[in-house]
Amino acid sequence: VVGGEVARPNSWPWQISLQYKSGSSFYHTCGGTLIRRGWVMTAAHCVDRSRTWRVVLGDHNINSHEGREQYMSVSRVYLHPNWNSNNVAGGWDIALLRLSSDATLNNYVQLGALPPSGQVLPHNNPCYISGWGRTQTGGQLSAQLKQAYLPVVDHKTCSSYGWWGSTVKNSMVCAGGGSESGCQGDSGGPLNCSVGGKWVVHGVTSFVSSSGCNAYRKPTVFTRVSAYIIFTSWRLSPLIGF
Ligand SMILES: CC(C)C[C@H](NC(=O)C(F)(F)F)C(=O)N[N@@+](C)(CC(=O)Nc1ccc(C(C)C)cc1)Cc1ccccc1
Repeated sequence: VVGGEVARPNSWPWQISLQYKSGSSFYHTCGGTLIRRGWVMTAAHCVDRSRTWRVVLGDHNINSHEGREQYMSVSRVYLHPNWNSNNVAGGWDIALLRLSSDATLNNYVQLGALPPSGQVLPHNNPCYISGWGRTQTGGQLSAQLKQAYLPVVDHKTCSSYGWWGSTVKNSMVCAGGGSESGCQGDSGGPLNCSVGGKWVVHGVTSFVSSSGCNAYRKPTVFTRVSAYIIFTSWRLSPLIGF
């Protein structure tokens, strides 16, 4: 996250750190959202190569053990069947991770709320991105979870000339576009939007401009979660189609 501030610890209790094993250590590579006790939503581009993954819940400083963390291994990765890693512009940048055991919900670990099927937020709807991604283009990851205020940029604006143009599809949501943005390492994490006084996870962090994370008129682009929700009623799994 470029700009913004360090989040109050565990103030986004559905935010997870997705880490891969290298040697005997694990390294943060992406964010994600806990959507069921046994399920995490993240970006397909985060998990489209086979690695040994783990999900850390209840984290704040990813470089220190604070005692609130839950370390979960991943039993299966479900990439969206239409995801094409050679065509990020096509969208479908969404994946589900089945955890090997259920998370314990508490003050530090909660489920993220998902939007109703098809909901599109208005221009300037208040949202925050959260993540441990780089704090500057080409910079380092943040040790502590950060957040930045990124209001929604509607599709009409985001897909216009000088902005992202036709690269941005209707299955995506743009937010920010000023001096604050997501950056590498925030991928897969939530765009937390205030809707009716509640926080709803409306986006999965997907991409930023290669010319700079907070490039002018290149808002951070998110997979629009409501485009992948088929049923609004909680009884039926909201993310069918995987
Ligand atoms: C792996 C790519 C597909 C997505 C990756 N996403 C992120 O870093 C995210 F923002 F989600 F945290 C990204 O933007 N990677 N970059 C490598 C940029 C990039 O590849 N962006 C991009 C933008 C558009 C497209 C398609 C839609 C045309 C593909 C990639 C980060 C970057 C930014 C500034 C300087 C250096 C590196």
